[in-house]
Amino acid sequence: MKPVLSTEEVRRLEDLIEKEGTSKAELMELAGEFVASLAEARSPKSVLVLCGFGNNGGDGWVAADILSQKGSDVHVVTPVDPDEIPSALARHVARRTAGRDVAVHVGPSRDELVELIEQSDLVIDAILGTGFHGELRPPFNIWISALNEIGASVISVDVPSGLDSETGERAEACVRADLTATMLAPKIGLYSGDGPEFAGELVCGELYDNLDEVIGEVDHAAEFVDPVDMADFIEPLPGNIDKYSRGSVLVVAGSAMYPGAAMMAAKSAARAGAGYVTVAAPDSCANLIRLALPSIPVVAIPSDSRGSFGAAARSVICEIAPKYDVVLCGPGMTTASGCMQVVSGLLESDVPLILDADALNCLGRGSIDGIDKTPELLRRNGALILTPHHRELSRLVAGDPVHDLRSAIEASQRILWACGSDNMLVIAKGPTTAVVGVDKVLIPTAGPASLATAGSGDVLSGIIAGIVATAHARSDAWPEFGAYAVTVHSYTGFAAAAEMGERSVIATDLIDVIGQALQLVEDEAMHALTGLGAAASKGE
Ligand SMILES: NC(=O)C1=CN([C@@H]2O[C@H](COP(=O)(O)OP(=O)(O)OC[C@H]3O[C@@H](n4cnc5c(N)ncnc54)[C@H](OP(=O)(O)O)[C@@H]3O)[C@@H](O)[C@H]2O)[C@@H](O)CC1
Ligand SMILES: [K+]
Repeated sequence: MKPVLSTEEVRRLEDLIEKEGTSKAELMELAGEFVASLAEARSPKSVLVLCGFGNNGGDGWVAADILSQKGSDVHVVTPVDPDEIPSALARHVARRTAGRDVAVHVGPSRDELVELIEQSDLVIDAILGTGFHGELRPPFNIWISALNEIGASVISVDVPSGLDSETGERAEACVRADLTATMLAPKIGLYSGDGPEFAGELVCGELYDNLDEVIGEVDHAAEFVDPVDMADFIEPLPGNIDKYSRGSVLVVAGSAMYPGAAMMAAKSAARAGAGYVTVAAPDSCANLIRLALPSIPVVAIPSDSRGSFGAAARSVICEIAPKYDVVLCGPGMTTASGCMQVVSGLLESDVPLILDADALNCLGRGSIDGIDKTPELLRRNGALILTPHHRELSRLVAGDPVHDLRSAIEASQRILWACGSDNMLVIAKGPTTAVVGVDKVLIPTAGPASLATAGSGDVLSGIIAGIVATAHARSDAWPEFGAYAVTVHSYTGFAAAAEMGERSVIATDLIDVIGQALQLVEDEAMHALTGLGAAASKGE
C-alpha cells in the first residue's frame, strides 16, 4: 500500500527528512532530477519549462538545467527575473540555471508564450505546487489557458498547476497534464475532485532513500491499494469445501417497483464467490426474481400494499438472518415503514451486515440530525459495512455537502469516530471510492467511466457481500477485503468496456465479467509479486 498524504502531512514529512540530514535544497535537486528523467524518456528536442515564484518553480529550474546539459534545447518562462524570485531556494537554482545554456524569458506576452509553446515538443509545468491557494492570479491564469488551448504535451511537477493539492478542486484555469510527477508521496487532491481528470498518469518520485522508514512517522490521509496488495487476500478454493463453507449471503432487497436491484446484487454475490446466496424479497416480486435467478432460492416476505416489505417482514427476516455469514440489505428496497423496521431489526442482531442503497436512506430517515449525532443506532456487536454514494452519505450526515473524495472521507470518519467502533466500515462510493475504517482509509484502483451506470452500485454491494462472505474467518481485515471488492468492481468496468465499448456498458454486463475481473486482479497481483510486472492489463 502506498501512502497518500495531505499537504500538511507532506510538510511534516519534509521537516522530518531535513532532521534526518537531507535538506529541502537537496530535495529540490532530487525532485528536478526526477522530472528531468521523466522528460528525457520522451526524447524531446525542445523543452519549455514554465516556472512560478515558489519551490515548485525551483524544481522546474533544476530540471531545465539538467535537460539542457543533456542536449535538449531548453527555454524557461518565469514571471520575474531570477534575482527577484521570492523563494530563496528557488532563487538560488534559478540564478544558477540562468547562467548556463538555457534561454530565459521573463514575463512574456500571451502571443510570445503561445509561440514558445508551439515550438516545443514538451512543456514542464512548474508553475504552482502544494503552495497554491485562493484565486489563480495573473499571469498564471493566462499561461495555463494558453497551454491547455494548444494541447501541448505536459508533465506537471508535483500537481497540475491550478489544482488544490488538498481538495482536488481546480481553479478556472488548471493545467491538463499528460503525466504528473508527484514528489515523495501522492497528494490526496490528486485522487479527489478534479484531480484524477487533470493529473493524467501519476508517477511518484520517492527522492529519499529511507523514505519507507520516515513516512511511517507522519499520519497518512489515505493509502493507495494496488492489486499486488490483495495478494494475501486471494486464496485458491480448497478442495474440501461445500456450498455453505464457501460463504453464504442473504440478500434482503427488492420491491414491486425495483426487483432488478435484488437480482443484480444476488447474482453478483454468487459470481464473486459466495457458495450459497438466498434472496429475501417482498412476495410482490419474489416470483419474478425466482424466474430470473433459477440457481438462487428466494424467500417471499409479506409485502405492504405498494409491494415493499410489510409489517411482518422484520421478524421473518431477523429469524433467518443469523444462518448466513453476511446479510446484504437495501438494493431496490424502498424506504417504506416495513423496510425501516427491517433495517433496525438487522442492526439489533449480531449478524455481519452490509447496508446499501435504500437501507442507508432508511437509516438517514431514522436519525434526526445525522447518524453521526445518533451513533447508538449503529453500535452493535456484529460487523457493519455502509456503502453510500456521495448523495447518500450526505443524507446520512444531515445534508452536509459531500461532493468529492476528501469530503466523503471526512463525513465517513465523522460517522465512524462517533460510533467508535472498530468493526465498522464505510465504503464511500464515487469516481474515486474510499474504504474508510476507524483507523485507516484505503483508496483502491478506480474504475472507468463505464461504471457510472444505473445498477452499478447493486453490483458492487453484491461483490462486497460475496467477497466478505468467503472471508468469514478474517473479519479483522474487512477494510482490505472491502478494497479488494472495490478493485474487482473497477476491473469489471475495464473488462466490460473492452467487450462492449465504454459508453455501452450496462450493469448486467458487469456481472457477467466478475469472474474475468477476479482473474485480472489475481494475475496482476501475482505477476507483480513474482516480479514479472503487471502483465494483465485491465482487459485490454
Ligand atoms: N514535498 C516535497 O518534499 C518537496 C517539494 N518540493 C516542491 O515544492 C513545492 C511547494 O513549494 P512552495 O511551498 O514554495 O509552493 P508553490 O506551490 O511553489 O507556490 C508558492 C508560490 O505560488 C504563489 N501562489 C500561491 N497561490 C497563488 C495563486 N492563486 N496565484 C498566483 N500565485 C500563487 C505563492 O505566492 P503567495 O501566496 O505567497 O503570495 C508563492 O509565491 C511542491 O509542490 C514541490 O514541487 C520540492 O522542491 C522538494 C521536495
Ligand atoms: K505544477
